[in-house]
Amino acid sequence: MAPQPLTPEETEQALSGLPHWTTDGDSVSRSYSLAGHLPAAAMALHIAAIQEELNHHSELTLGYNSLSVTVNTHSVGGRITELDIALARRIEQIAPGHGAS
Ligand SMILES: C[C@H](O)[C@H](O)[C@H]1CNC2=NC(N)=NC(=O)C2=N1
Repeated sequence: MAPQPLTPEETEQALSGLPHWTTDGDSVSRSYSLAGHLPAAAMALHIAAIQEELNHHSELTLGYNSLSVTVNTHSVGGRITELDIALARRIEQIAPGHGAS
Protein backbone atom coordinates (compact mmCIF):
# COMPACT_ATOMS: atom_id res chain seq x y z
CA MET A 1 0.00 0.00 0.00
CA ALA A 2 1.27 3.48 -0.85
CA PRO A 3 2.34 5.54 2.14
CA GLN A 4 0.05 8.43 3.03
CA PRO A 5 1.45 11.97 2.77
CA LEU A 6 1.79 13.62 6.17
CA THR A 7 -0.16 16.76 6.92
CA PRO A 8 1.95 19.87 7.69
CA GLU A 9 1.04 19.39 11.36
CA GLU A 10 2.14 15.75 11.32
CA THR A 11 5.39 16.76 9.64
CA GLU A 12 6.10 19.43 12.26
CA GLN A 13 5.29 16.94 15.01
CA ALA A 14 7.71 14.40 13.53
CA LEU A 15 10.45 17.00 13.07
CA SER A 16 10.11 18.10 16.69
CA GLY A 17 11.85 14.82 17.50
CA LEU A 18 14.52 15.37 14.85
CA PRO A 19 16.57 18.45 15.84
CA HIS A 20 18.22 20.26 12.89
CA TRP A 21 15.92 18.65 10.35
CA THR A 22 13.78 21.19 8.51
CA THR A 23 11.09 21.19 5.87
CA ASP A 24 10.19 23.44 2.97
CA GLY A 25 6.83 21.68 2.80
CA ASP A 26 7.92 19.40 -0.04
CA SER A 27 10.78 17.50 1.59
CA VAL A 28 12.72 17.15 4.82
CA SER A 29 16.41 17.91 5.00
CA ARG A 30 19.45 18.35 7.16
CA SER A 31 23.08 19.31 6.58
CA TYR A 32 25.93 17.78 8.56
CA SER A 33 29.44 19.09 9.18
CA LEU A 34 32.24 16.55 9.28
CA ALA A 35 35.97 16.49 9.98
CA GLY A 36 36.88 16.43 6.27
CA HIS A 37 35.99 15.16 2.83
CA LEU A 38 36.64 11.46 3.37
CA PRO A 39 34.62 11.33 6.61
CA ALA A 40 31.75 13.02 4.75
CA ALA A 41 32.06 10.55 1.85
CA ALA A 42 32.13 7.62 4.28
CA MET A 43 28.93 8.82 5.89
CA ALA A 44 27.36 9.17 2.43
CA LEU A 45 28.22 5.54 1.68
CA HIS A 46 26.78 4.44 5.02
CA ILE A 47 23.57 6.34 4.27
CA ALA A 48 23.45 4.74 0.82
CA ALA A 49 23.58 1.29 2.43
CA ILE A 50 20.71 2.20 4.78
CA GLN A 51 18.73 3.53 1.84
CA GLU A 52 19.15 0.27 -0.04
CA GLU A 53 18.00 -1.63 3.06
CA LEU A 54 14.92 0.60 3.40
CA ASN A 55 14.39 0.91 -0.36
CA HIS A 56 14.01 4.63 0.21
CA HIS A 57 16.55 7.06 -1.20
CA SER A 58 17.44 10.66 -0.44
CA GLU A 59 19.32 13.23 -2.47
CA LEU A 60 22.80 13.44 -0.96
CA THR A 61 25.05 16.43 -1.59
CA LEU A 62 28.68 15.87 -0.71
CA GLY A 63 30.76 18.94 0.01
CA TYR A 64 34.35 19.41 1.10
CA ASN A 65 33.50 18.68 4.74
CA SER A 66 29.72 18.56 4.65
CA LEU A 67 26.91 16.27 3.68
CA SER A 68 23.36 17.40 2.99
CA VAL A 69 20.37 15.08 2.92
CA THR A 70 17.03 15.91 1.31
CA VAL A 71 14.24 13.39 1.02
CA ASN A 72 10.64 13.05 0.03
CA THR A 73 8.58 10.18 -1.34
CA HIS A 74 8.50 10.00 -5.14
CA SER A 75 5.76 7.38 -5.26
CA VAL A 76 3.19 9.82 -3.84
CA GLY A 77 4.25 12.70 -6.06
CA GLY A 78 7.09 14.10 -4.00
CA ARG A 79 5.24 14.51 -0.71
CA ILE A 80 6.55 13.88 2.81
CA THR A 81 5.63 10.52 4.34
CA GLU A 82 6.59 8.36 7.32
CA LEU A 83 9.18 6.72 5.04
CA ASP A 84 11.09 10.01 4.96
CA ILE A 85 10.87 10.37 8.72
CA ALA A 86 12.03 6.78 9.21
CA LEU A 87 15.07 7.40 7.00
CA ALA A 88 15.87 10.63 8.85
CA ARG A 89 15.73 8.75 12.18
CA ARG A 90 18.10 6.08 10.90
CA ILE A 91 20.54 8.71 9.64
CA GLU A 92 20.43 10.46 13.02
CA GLN A 93 21.37 7.16 14.68
CA ILE A 94 24.55 6.77 12.64
CA ALA A 95 25.60 10.44 12.53
CA PRO A 96 27.44 10.50 15.90
CA GLY A 97 29.57 7.54 14.86
CA HIS A 98 30.79 9.59 11.90
CA GLY A 99 31.54 12.62 14.05
CA ALA A 100 28.83 14.49 12.16
CA SER A 101 27.18 17.51 13.73
C1 LIG B 1 10.68 0.67 -7.18
C2 LIG B 1 11.16 1.20 -5.86
O1 LIG B 1 10.51 0.56 -4.81
C3 LIG B 1 10.86 2.67 -5.73
O2 LIG B 1 11.36 3.37 -6.85
C4 LIG B 1 11.36 3.28 -4.44
C5 LIG B 1 12.86 3.46 -4.38
N1 LIG B 1 13.28 4.56 -3.55
C6 LIG B 1 12.47 5.58 -3.28
N2 LIG B 1 12.93 6.64 -2.65
C7 LIG B 1 12.16 7.69 -2.40
N3 LIG B 1 12.66 8.75 -1.77
N4 LIG B 1 10.86 7.70 -2.77
C8 LIG B 1 10.30 6.66 -3.40
O3 LIG B 1 9.10 6.70 -3.72
C9 LIG B 1 11.11 5.54 -3.66
N5 LIG B 1 10.63 4.49 -4.26
